Amino acid sequence: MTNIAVFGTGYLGATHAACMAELGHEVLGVDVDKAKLAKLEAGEVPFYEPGLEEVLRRNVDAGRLRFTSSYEEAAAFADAHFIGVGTPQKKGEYAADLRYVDEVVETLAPLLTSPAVIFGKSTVPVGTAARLTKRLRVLAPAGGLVELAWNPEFLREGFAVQDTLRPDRLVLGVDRETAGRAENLAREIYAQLLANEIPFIVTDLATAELVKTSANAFLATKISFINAMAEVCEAAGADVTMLAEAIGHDERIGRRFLNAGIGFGGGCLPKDIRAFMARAGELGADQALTFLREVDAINMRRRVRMVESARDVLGGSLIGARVAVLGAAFKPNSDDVRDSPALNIAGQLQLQGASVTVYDPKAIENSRALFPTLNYAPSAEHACSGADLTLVLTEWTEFRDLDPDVLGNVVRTRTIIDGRNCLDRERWMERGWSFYGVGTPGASRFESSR
Ligand SMILES: NC(=O)c1ccc[n+]([C@@H]2O[C@H](COP(=O)([O-])OP(=O)(O)OC[C@H]3O[C@@H](n4cnc5c(N)ncnc54)[C@H](O)[C@@H]3O)[C@@H](O)[C@H]2O)c1
Ligand SMILES: O=c1ccn([C@@H]2O[C@H](COP(=O)(O)OP(=O)(O)O[C@H]3O[C@H](CO)[C@@H](O)[C@H](O)[C@H]3O)[C@@H](O)[C@H]2O)c(=O)[nH]1
Repeated sequence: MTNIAVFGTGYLGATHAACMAELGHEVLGVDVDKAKLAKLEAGEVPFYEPGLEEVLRRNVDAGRLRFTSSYEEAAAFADAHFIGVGTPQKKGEYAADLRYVDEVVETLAPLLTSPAVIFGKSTVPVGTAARLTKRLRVLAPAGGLVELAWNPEFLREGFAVQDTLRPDRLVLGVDRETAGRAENLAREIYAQLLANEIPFIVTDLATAELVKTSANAFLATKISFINAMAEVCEAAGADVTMLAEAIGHDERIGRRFLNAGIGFGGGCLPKDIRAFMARAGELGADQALTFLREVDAINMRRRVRMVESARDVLGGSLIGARVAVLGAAFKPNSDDVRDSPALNIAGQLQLQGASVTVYDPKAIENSRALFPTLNYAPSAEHACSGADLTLVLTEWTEFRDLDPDVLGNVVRTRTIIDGRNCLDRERWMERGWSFYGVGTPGASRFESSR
């Protein structure tokens, strides 16, 4: 078993730390946020991630998982150091802000006096690992005995534990000159996963970094593709859901990630495609990724379009209208509201004069911190009380299961836009609701009445 330190205990780091302890390793989670550390030490996950609390608590109780803010303690303790800090978009630019990753290396390296491997997990622009390797050579007292490898993470929020313990693949980028120790240590750490025949791809540093950013670029492209089809379906009076179903049967295309709606958000896809474009530009390969500008533009257009649709359904003006927004998280089974399309739409509706009340099963607290001026309700029914229009913007199961009659009794007008095409249209229409989906004939009928 290996002594592991994980730097950054957010969505990625806390999950990785808990899951590595679950595999039997001794793990130390390191963060600069003392409030977060206090919660984790008490076995509490500071965000909502199904199944994580159980794993965390079990391993904290077993003494295999501890937390600290001390880099000295981490340097003395671990043989493998995972970097899982944030790489957000820089303010006013497309590029990734690498200050936190740099901070970890600059603080940790001078403390490494014996052999160690640093595994980068954060999503970084290609070339970052090579640059950090040079810094390590300068900063680490153990010199060449400290190796840097890149081990990108592909977990999805909402499925973080299962994706970490049963990933589709493991990818490891190693420095060609020193290759060997990092790969062997990774094989030890992930031995139980590899025993389950999880594909393990060992490559150079640059390719490993690019595997991550290109995977996210592909996923973003797939979503924008279907949203572009939704636009065409709306114009043509066709049904994008049927279209996705039908093209998805072709195994080369596949049905997954073809859900049209209000587009992608979160702490990954939007900022990662922008950072990818910025980096390609620095490398002189910007032309290769100009299509990602369109992917981004289609995506952002979904949000504007939803606000326009709401305005049109309400007869041309949002001023004074009461709008219930069901869903604030960027996706279901998460409390993450980073770049959430739902919350962004709620904010725009309010700016245009609507009185907006938001309900989300898990993300109210985070939403309030970001958009304090919106109204928040403790249930879907409360949010819809007196509403002229109801919007479903995150496809929580709870919303799929809503009773159209129960909600119909509290709203002022039975009008609903399903921004994620997640509700049973017939069921709602039978109960007297005017129902609009995305990229569906209903939406086109509504479009033509504009
Ligand atoms: N969230 C995901 O699902 C996911 C999946 C795959 C990859 N990633 C990538 O992983 C990275 C982290 O993402 P996240 O969503 O977990 O971010 P996050 O904001 O939830 O967590 C980052 C954590 O790092 C801590 N931190 C900042 N500076 C530090 C320092 N110097 N030392 C120690 N800790 C420090 C912060 O306090 C915070 O707790 C990003 O590069 C992201 O793109 C995220
Ligand atoms: O058909 C779809 C699928 C997703 N989405 C939206 O796309 C966004 C991202 O969804 P998802 O990819 O499931 O969530 P993340 O947790 O952000 O995971 C992505 O970003 C992570 C961070 O890089 C990667 O590790 C994952 O592999 C990658 O899926 C969300 O707003 C979804 O609502 C759609 O609109 N339509």
